[in-house]
Amino acid sequence: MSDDVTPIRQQYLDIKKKYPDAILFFRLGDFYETFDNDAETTSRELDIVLTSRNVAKGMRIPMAGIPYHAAENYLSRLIERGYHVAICEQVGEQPVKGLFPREVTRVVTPGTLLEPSLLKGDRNNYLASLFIAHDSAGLAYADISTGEFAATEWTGQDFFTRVRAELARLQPSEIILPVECPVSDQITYHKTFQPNWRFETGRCMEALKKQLQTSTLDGFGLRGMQSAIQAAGALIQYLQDTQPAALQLLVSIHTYQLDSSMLLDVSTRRNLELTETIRGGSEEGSLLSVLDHAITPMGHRLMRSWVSKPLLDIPAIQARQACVQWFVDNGLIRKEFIQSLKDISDLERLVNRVTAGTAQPRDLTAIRANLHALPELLRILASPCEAVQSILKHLDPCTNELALLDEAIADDPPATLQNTGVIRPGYSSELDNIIQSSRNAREWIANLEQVERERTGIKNLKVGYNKVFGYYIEVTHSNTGVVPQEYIRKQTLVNAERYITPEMKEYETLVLNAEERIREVEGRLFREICRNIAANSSRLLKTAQAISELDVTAALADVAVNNHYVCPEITPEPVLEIIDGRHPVVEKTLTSDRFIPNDTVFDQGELVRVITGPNMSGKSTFLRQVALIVLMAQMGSFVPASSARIGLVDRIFTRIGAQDEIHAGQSTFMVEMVETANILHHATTRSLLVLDEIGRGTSTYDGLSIAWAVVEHIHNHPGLRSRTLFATHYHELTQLADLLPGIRNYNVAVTEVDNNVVFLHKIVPGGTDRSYGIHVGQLAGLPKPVIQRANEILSELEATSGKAVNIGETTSRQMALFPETNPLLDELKALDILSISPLEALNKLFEWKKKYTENEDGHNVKKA
Ligand SMILES: Nc1ncnc2c1ncn2[C@@H]1O[C@H](COP(=O)(O)OP(=O)(O)OP(=O)(O)O)[C@@H](O)[C@H]1O
Repeated sequence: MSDDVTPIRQQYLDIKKKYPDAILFFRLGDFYETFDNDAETTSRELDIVLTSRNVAKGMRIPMAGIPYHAAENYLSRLIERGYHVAICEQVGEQPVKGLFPREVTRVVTPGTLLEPSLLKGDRNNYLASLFIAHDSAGLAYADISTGEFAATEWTGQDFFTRVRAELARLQPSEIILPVECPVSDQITYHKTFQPNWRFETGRCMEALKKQLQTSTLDGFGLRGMQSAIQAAGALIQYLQDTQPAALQLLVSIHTYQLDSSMLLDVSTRRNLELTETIRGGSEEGSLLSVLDHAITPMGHRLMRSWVSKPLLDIPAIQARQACVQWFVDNGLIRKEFIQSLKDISDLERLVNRVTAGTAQPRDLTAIRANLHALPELLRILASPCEAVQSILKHLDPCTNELALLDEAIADDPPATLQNTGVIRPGYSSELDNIIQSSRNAREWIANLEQVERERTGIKNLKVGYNKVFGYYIEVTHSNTGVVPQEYIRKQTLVNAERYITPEMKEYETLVLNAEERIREVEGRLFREICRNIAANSSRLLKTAQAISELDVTAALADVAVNNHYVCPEITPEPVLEIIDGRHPVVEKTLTSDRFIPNDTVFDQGELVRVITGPNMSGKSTFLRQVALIVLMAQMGSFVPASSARIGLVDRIFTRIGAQDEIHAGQSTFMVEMVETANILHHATTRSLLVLDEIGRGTSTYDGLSIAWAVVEHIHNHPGLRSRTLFATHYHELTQLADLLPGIRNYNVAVTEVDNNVVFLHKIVPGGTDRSYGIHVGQLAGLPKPVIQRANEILSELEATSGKAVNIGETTSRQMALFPETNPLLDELKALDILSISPLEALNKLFEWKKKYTENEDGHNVKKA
């Protein structure tokens, strides 16, 4: 330590060394304070005043402070701008105002928040940990505010796709990675690199065993899951460094398989706008916003998790459906139940704060209020169906804990332990005695003036108080001759003398120390009560879980009734039968128009449905709606339709619209192709594919060729043959229905009234050969001359190139498959395109088509 570095400055530098990448804040009283370069950054980014302050023993360095009550806003702004924020604070007793915490007991990073003001109530706050080995990936995650701790491992080739999809589901606030993580540049979440030894197998195994108090990890399903153990072990070690108190929340680990729930990759989550909209990223306008009518914060979190993780287990889906159905059938009970949930707060996080030792007095009164509300919930749900019953059995009234809280905690305690009045009178005789003797002492002092006047006969004797020597007795100079012997002179004023007495000082000490002693005893009792509650936290947490499940199912029932949803039948057979399906979000946004329902009934043998139709007719809406209905069905929700029968879908893949990912260094078309390739590599016969305008991002011929080849591949590849909805403006693709047995054509009906296009939004069988793009341009307000000229050009093009280009019979593969359907075979053979790939063949054909035209007999002849 150099001479000019004070101990406190050295302490600061030592802590800072541990978190070099973070802006380091110290919780000091009612402020989060930050120093040095961190203070300068904070001041610059948040536009707050930078001060130089003498912090403990002359640590003269720049400082910036954020008031505690506004911390959420400020700190989340820093986190949003990519900064890593660490908070050092002292748990339990706060450090003396204006001083550093003597001992830093926790560092809060985005993934390790426990502070209610920094946590979003409606979502989990996950800390994830990823370990990539050469042939597997291990992922662990924990939410220390709820005690959830889980791990998984994937050994398939496509492990990174899987892990990315899982990260997209979890949306962790922070992810810890080894320094040399091979995929770190592809991870967009807040990254914290850990030294590689943190992920070392033996070390991780030991850390986990110690944490779970077990001699073997097999019981937790971790046998042979090396990468998962490494991820989970590193996560535990990270928490040891940052939030050791939170470790006692992670008492168990849940292991799961990534393919135990429906796979939704990153783009599908985004395209279907499950939890946020594509544009703007707000929750409003997402599927979640329509479904999430849960009341409690725990319910909101669970709803988000259900939406993000549709199930693959039919009995589990049916159990959820049965609960929803019961709440649908019992409308009055549902309403009453929903009303009563308004008395329930975030029991899950409250209990965890108690366990972690960060609870404040009002956390205990909130738990008490929740427990008081339970009998009413149980009364309302008196005779439920079996499925509801199986949730209710976990709802424990926790009578002992309630009795303790009733007995011990005051009705309206102060917000923090800094103030007294936390413990109810009568709970502790020790505390009551201190309070009583303090009260007696106050009374004695209050009466002292009268008593002394009578005893001494000095009528103008006064009892006063000042900060220098506390209570005193004041006697004017004319009466000083008669003051009793035990009076000790303390101060001489112009007209009077001030005295103290030993007895008065004793009482004074009682009064002045009482506050401190009360605080001390109350703090001790409070911690004892917390320990008591924490010892039974598992029952409270199970109760919280049961409440959240009931909250979510009641909410889904409410949504189902209000929006006229039905219970879908889920079956293992590969069927897709939706009658009068609607888009759950779009139907809510239509104000004047009614949403036009559409059926989706895949007949036997149908694989790919090619949907053509004008712009703006509702193709994308329809595609998304089918995917959303399937997803809602498998999360246990009812669906917007008049009936639905859905064969279990293992993965939904979507390729919708043109997403710009220039920030990721990829062109729109490249993104489109990457997503399409991903789909073709990972879809299975049980998957649902939603492909909207594949090939749109490139030149017409390339695009059409790719679209054509993609449909063929899905149809013909034995590992695929997935049910597919394929919307396209390439009307040529409708010819595929004549060539491949599993392809059907549908189009969106329009009608023309007085030369104006009217969209009927109805999906009907058959293809179409018109796009009405110019009409849409007109609707959008393109200037009249532009519209006129476009119509002229269109007529010219139609006249010169004839009808839609007929390419149906062109590819070598189709010719191999359906040689008899190929009238052009001889001519194509002459052109020698049978020996080349389908795409090349298509390109050649287009060149050829430019030179040839159909004559009156339907033969192709060279153009003049
Ligand atoms: N079934 C429906 N009932 C009523 N309105 C609908 C329906 N489907 C779509 N719409 C309305 O039509 C608008 C356009 O729909 P959508 O974007 O799905 O068309 P599209 O055919 O995919 O268009 P484009 O080909 O230009 O991308 C929607 O925003 C919605 O307001």
